[in-house]
Amino acid sequence: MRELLERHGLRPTKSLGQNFLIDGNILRLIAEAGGAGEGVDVLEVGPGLGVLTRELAERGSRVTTLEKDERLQGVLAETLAGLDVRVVWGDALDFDYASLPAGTRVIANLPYYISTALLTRFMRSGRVASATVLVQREVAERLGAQPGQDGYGYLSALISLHGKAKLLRDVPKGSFFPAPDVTSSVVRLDFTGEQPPEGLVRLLEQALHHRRKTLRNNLRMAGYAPEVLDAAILGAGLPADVRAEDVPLPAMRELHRLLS
Ligand SMILES: C[S@@+](CC[C@H](N)C(=O)[O-])C[C@H]1O[C@@H](n2cnc3c(N)ncnc32)[C@H](O)[C@@H]1O
Repeated sequence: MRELLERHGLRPTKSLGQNFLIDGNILRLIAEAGGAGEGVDVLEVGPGLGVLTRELAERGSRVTTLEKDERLQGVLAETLAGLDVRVVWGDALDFDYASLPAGTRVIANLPYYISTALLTRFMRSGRVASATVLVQREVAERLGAQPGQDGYGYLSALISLHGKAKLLRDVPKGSFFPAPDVTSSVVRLDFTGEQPPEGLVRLLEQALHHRRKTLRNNLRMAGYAPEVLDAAILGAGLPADVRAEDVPLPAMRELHRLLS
């Protein structure tokens, strides 16, 4: 990898989250766990030098990969030569995920500074069947958290509405070049493909926006009238001073119904 970087006159850019995977075992584990294989549509975000991309394509997947850093054009032309890979140059936050084939599997070592924004886009596209990704361990813990547990918040609730998360394993800093500041984890998210009602998603965002506040305060700040809100909280069987991150999803659904 160092030789590749040197030959192409490249240096990893920290602000783009460029921590390249140098552990072949982890690379194969992600490809395997993500379901890469013959005829599978795979989306990767951030090919970097193309090592994971190549692993995915060599397993027979049809790979689309999104890369923002155009300095990597030369190196990717070399590492991906002859493989069935479509590289889309640009910001992954601007990509139209609804244009993906239904059942697409995301397999990626995500740029950490936008990992939660990307995960939200994947699940809300309705086109992504699963996402097997490397993220910061702290994000991985939030993905699988249940109400009342540390780390439970809007992202955890959104995952529960769309499917489920499974933490596969931690990955030490030394598996990357350069080593990142934090430990990483491989997580697999499986999505049902069903889209929850928009109003429920908005309610969760409003309710879980400020952590450690009461549900009532958060929803008051979002503009609900106090008397309507108090009646709905009572009607959903919740204590008046319940904290938003302690409320189970069925009660949130009931609250949404009562407020609609
Ligand atoms: C953690 S590195 C992963 C590189 C490679 N897949 C690997 O595992 O070694 C993240 C990659 O995402 C790219 N990237 C960063 N921000 C991006 C963005 N907004 N849109 C698309 N790609 C981005 C970086 O340039 C880098 O190639």
